[in-house]
Amino acid sequence: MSSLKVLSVVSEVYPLVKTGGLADVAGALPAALAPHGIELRTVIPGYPAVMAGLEAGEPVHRFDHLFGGPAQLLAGRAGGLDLFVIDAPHLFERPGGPYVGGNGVDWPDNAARFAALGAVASGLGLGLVPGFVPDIVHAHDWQAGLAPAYLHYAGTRRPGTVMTIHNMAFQGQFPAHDFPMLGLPPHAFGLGGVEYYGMVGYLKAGLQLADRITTVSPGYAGEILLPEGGMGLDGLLNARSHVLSGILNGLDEQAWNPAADPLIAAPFDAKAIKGRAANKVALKAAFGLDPDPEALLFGVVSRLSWQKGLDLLADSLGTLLELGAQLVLLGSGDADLAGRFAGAAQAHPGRIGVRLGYDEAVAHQLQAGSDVLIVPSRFEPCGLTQLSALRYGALPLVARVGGLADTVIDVNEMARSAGVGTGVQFSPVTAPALQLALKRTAALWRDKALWKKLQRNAMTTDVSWERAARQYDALFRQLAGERAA
Ligand SMILES: Nc1ncnc2c1ncn2[C@@H]1O[C@H](COP(=O)(O)OP(=O)(O)O[C@H]2O[C@H](CO)[C@@H](O)[C@H](O)[C@H]2O)[C@@H](O)[C@H]1O
Repeated sequence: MSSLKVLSVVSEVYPLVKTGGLADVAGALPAALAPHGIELRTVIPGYPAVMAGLEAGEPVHRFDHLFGGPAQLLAGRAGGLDLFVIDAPHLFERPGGPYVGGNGVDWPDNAARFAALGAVASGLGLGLVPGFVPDIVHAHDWQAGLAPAYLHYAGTRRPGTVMTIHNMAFQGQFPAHDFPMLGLPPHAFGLGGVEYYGMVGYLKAGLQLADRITTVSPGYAGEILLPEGGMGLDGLLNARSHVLSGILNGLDEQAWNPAADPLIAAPFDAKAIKGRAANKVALKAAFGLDPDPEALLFGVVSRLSWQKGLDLLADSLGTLLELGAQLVLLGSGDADLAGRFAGAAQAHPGRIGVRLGYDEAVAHQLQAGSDVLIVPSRFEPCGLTQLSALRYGALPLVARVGGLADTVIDVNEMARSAGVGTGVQFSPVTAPALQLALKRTAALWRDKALWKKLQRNAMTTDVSWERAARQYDALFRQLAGERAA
């Protein structure tokens, strides 16, 4: 097995900075790919949390002017990862999130901040640091979308480029007057380049100019070729469908291991599911719910956004309560939705418990203690919470879209006779269809022997990174071979 160098270009990485599943995937890929002889390093902006976590960061390059100020590139380790960190205080040293300020509004200079990420990644691709010249530059989401563009227009020998879509809803579009700042040749501002409906499109640029495009499930790779799923980019994606593929995400099985999870009340595994019960008791107590162990406990761990379809659940709480069930929700995001759930918890104490905010420990406790995890997304490139739910024996109840459809086996009649179901799917993604699914799930819950079987199926599903790692390895090597030839 020959070794291959891959530079991962990303705007968040677990455990240093995380706003969503992107960070989980970027954080898991290096270890998943290492057994394949892939040496992966990640280039990331030097936000305060990254700078604070960096161990023995060595300056490896100085920039006199990096999009408005001096900067340096540091090489070092943090959170178990090999990193290149862009130490550019004028762009990244500020309180708030990686994309938005404390007021929830996008940083006004995001065009420059993530152009810097793309430009530095391109520099690394072209040999800026002689000790690590990548064979492949792997760009994640719009924030990294300019990396393939800079490499494409460099007009010199360059590594292969892969653009991975984790979320099409965010495309990184900026006014045309930002184009000159990018330092790309004038002809790059065109249909075949970075231009997108008269603006600069960072994701569009990556999709247009990368050698390969991937997304995080085969199902979603199909859906984005359709007008409803493509969010304006389906034309481009159809034209490039010969280089598009879907590689299903895995789960970080170390961070999510019910047999040895320090964050939950009691350990358990597929052979000793009984141990789960103590987690349900603890979860209900923490959320102030009635202790009745027979009441079916639904759970949600999610960003509160249109994508995640939780308004459909808010519209279905009457059904959930009529079924005698309970709900625990952990979520952060949209204020209206948060208000609806907080109001429901107030109106139905003991039946509905809500925690607003981002809380890693509660996320684990909720996976370990809920009977069912609801994921009613309108679209879902892959989804990670249903993978944790499978591993923790909370049966996923999911919308039949994207990666949710690819990872949960609906307990229909044939799945039941074959003994292979792991959860419940519903379609179309509407409140009435969700309500039917809640009822169907409650009927399954009454059959204790079946439920136990489904839990065992869920918990023994292969949610590891191994399959994905083999597929990324094959893709990277094929592309590297092409570039070399
Ligand atoms: N309030 C909260 N408190 C604590 N933890 C919380 C939380 N809300 C969410 N999380 C955690 O954040 C992650 C969410 O990941 P997902 O993949 O489900 O969705 P996301 O839309 O962020 O990711 C996008 O990128 C990923 C990665 O490719 C795709 O799987 C996905 O479909 C795509 O939309 C999980 O690790 C979850 O536990």
